[in-house]
Amino acid sequence: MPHYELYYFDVRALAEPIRIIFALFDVPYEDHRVTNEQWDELKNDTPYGQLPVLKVDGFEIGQSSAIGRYLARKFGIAGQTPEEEAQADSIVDQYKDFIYFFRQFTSRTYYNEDPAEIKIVADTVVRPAAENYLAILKKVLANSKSGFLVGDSLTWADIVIADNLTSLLKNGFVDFKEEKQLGKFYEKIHAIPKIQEYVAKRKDTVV
Ligand SMILES: N[C@@H](CCC(=O)N[C@@H](CS)C(=O)NCC(=O)O)C(=O)O
Repeated sequence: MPHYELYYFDVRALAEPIRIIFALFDVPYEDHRVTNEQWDELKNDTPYGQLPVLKVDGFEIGQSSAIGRYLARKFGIAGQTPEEEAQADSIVDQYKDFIYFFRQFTSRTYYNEDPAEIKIVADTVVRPAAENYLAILKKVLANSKSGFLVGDSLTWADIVIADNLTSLLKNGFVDFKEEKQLGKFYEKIHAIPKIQEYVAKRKDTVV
């Protein structure tokens, strides 16, 4: 088994799908939660000056989607065919488009910026983007016979989307009483025993 080391800040955000994949397949790894002080030292030694970074026996990978896709391929949840892989990738790309907007809220929250300004960003930037993004997810789920986003089994896209729904839920950008289909999907992914076990024990954060 390779030696895996994950470097990220002490939040779920971009690294959590990677942590969930490791939990799902019982893969041991070192979960380095980098402090802001440590980051000043580390930044220039990372491939792209950002986190997350995954080290695999010394081999380094930057970019959260590349890491997720790499592990998904290794552990068999990238998609059953090249077409399913492309579908899973495209859903993750759609999520990346959305978090461009969501992060304008989360980064201000992380750095404790003015609550009035955070509210303006939430209402004028995140809510319209979330409406568009959630409509896309609902359309994908409406076309799914299995309840998974792609094909008839779990892919890494389900993990990425379900974990981001946790963040949307915690920050009031989705309400499963209104969005029943999304709630059903969320429950389905979180009912997978290894994921349920991990989520019950993990260090929880608002994003
Ligand atoms: N596209 C990159 C974005 C990575 C990113 O924005 N990382 C942020 C934390 S969420 C970071 O490293 N910020 C510190 C910095 O830029 O100095 C990915 O998906 O991994």
